[in-house]
Amino acid sequence: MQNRQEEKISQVVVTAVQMRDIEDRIFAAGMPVVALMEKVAGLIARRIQEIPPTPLFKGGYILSNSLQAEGFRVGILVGPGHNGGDALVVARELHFRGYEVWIYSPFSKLKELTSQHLQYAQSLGIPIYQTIEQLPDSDLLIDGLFGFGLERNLTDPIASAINQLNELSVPIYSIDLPSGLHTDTGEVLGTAIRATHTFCLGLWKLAFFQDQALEYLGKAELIDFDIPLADVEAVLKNAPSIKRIIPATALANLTLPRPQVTHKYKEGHLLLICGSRRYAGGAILTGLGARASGVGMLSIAVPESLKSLLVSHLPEAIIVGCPETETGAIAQLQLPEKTDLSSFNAIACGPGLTRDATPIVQEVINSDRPLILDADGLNILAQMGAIATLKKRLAVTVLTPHTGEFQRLFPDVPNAKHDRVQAVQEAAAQSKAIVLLKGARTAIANPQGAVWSIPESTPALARGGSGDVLTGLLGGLLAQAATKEIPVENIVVTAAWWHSQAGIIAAQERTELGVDAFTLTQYLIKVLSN
Ligand SMILES: NC(=O)C1=CN([C@@H]2O[C@H](COP(=O)(O)OP(=O)(O)OC[C@H]3O[C@@H](n4cnc5c(N)ncnc54)[C@H](O)[C@@H]3O)[C@@H](O)[C@H]2O)[C@@H](O)CC1
Ligand SMILES: [K+]
Repeated sequence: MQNRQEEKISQVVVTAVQMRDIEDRIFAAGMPVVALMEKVAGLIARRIQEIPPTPLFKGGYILSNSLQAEGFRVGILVGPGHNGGDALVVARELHFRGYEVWIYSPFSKLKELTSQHLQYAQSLGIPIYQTIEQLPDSDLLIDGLFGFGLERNLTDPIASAINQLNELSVPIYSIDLPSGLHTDTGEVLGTAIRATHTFCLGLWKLAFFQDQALEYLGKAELIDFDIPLADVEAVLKNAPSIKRIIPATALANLTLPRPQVTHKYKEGHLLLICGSRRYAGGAILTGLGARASGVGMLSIAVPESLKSLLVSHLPEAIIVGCPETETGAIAQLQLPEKTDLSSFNAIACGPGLTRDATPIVQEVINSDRPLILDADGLNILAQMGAIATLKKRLAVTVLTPHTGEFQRLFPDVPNAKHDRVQAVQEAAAQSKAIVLLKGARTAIANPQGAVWSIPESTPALARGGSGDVLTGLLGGLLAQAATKEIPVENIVVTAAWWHSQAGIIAAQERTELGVDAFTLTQYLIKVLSN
């Protein structure tokens, strides 16, 4: 069970500079550097002893039992800074717990504290090697080469040593972050350790939310070492916040429980505009995503020829058949009598439209309704010039691009591949929209510069139609929230988290190959009822 301080700490995301500033405040307040290293590395050593045996480990070792630690070989990789110091404290602790420890220390110049720990390890008789060729076999490697102090590209001989270590079929546990990764962008600086598991120390570093870092991080875990919240707040107070979403935050934005006395229009009316003769299924999936949101009323505008198909899949929805172009796209919106766009609490527009549906996208952009644009809605917006068009909008806009759509929308925003977090932040600031950039770690930004990251997902969701489900779900939540004064960015975060969780649960039950978009819609409610 997390206490409140731990829960708050687990949502904070920092850059290397911010981490250094927070650390400096702790030291300035009187915490000795050496004591902090001892505390942090002690926690890591204990976690390593708790690691349950896995098929990766040598036959049947139970690492939590010190008697059976005997004969278990742990190689400790030591760099020149305090990351190396942490690793040496771990080496010492494991040595005393009965593990067969050796040290790889290739640097001749070490920070003083690190050097002292190395000297003590040597006095204990722990073997120390300087070159990669000398290293004995091991069952586990602990990577303490570089932490957040790495600033420049790695070069030989350490770069080729890392490459060779990656080739060994031995699990690697990285301290703080895999050596070689940039702490903020997650970029590989020359080369990097491919960790099986990473113990992120104290606060989550930005790299953990960058797609390009994921294959190096392995399973990521925060080692909380009781950083005072006051120090975190003091350093972050003037910076735009970057938050890691935890279930409690996501769930708090759902309007549950519903009031006892309510009615369908009080629970939001969503208008979905989607589908074409060519992409009929996208409209169904979007509708099913909206259904799972619990929205009070759902209207779906589709080309006339899709109407009966939609009715058969979504009998509860009002299906609005619209005149269509020769190519089977919606030509114009034809709402029922006495209905206009102001009848809806939110509009979601885009899945399956094709690029022939430009007039309808223009019409909803001109409306004063909260609007979600996705898929072809985004491609059409890109053709119009996203930033100039969106700036004129009178109501909130949410954009949900994947990387390709993002680049078409924001060709002048640099670094979409290099630094997704910064890219989404800039796009939101420039367009005044809330931007959700899809990826293995979906990032959401508001125009004020705040960013939220969804820390868990599954590659099972990398399938056609997954995004349509998200658009429907988000639309339904947004329509419900419109009557309840929940900030729109909170709703976007909740929808993205919910969608990922449904994918995760579905993949656990059905494997990563078993989560087609229709199946995904069937798992959405399970996230809440589990
Ligand atoms: N943040 C905290 O509060 C704590 C941090 N600790 C540890 O301290 C680490 C940060 O320590 P440091 O600031 O000493 O930095 P690192 O240990 O990450 O490494 C920096 C060292 O590497 C050298 N270096 C940088 N780039 C290089 C390159 N390309 N090739 C060769 N050498 C290079 C630097 O000159 C410096 O000596 C954290 O990652 C963590 O492991 C813990 O000991 C305790 C608490
Ligand atoms: K490391």
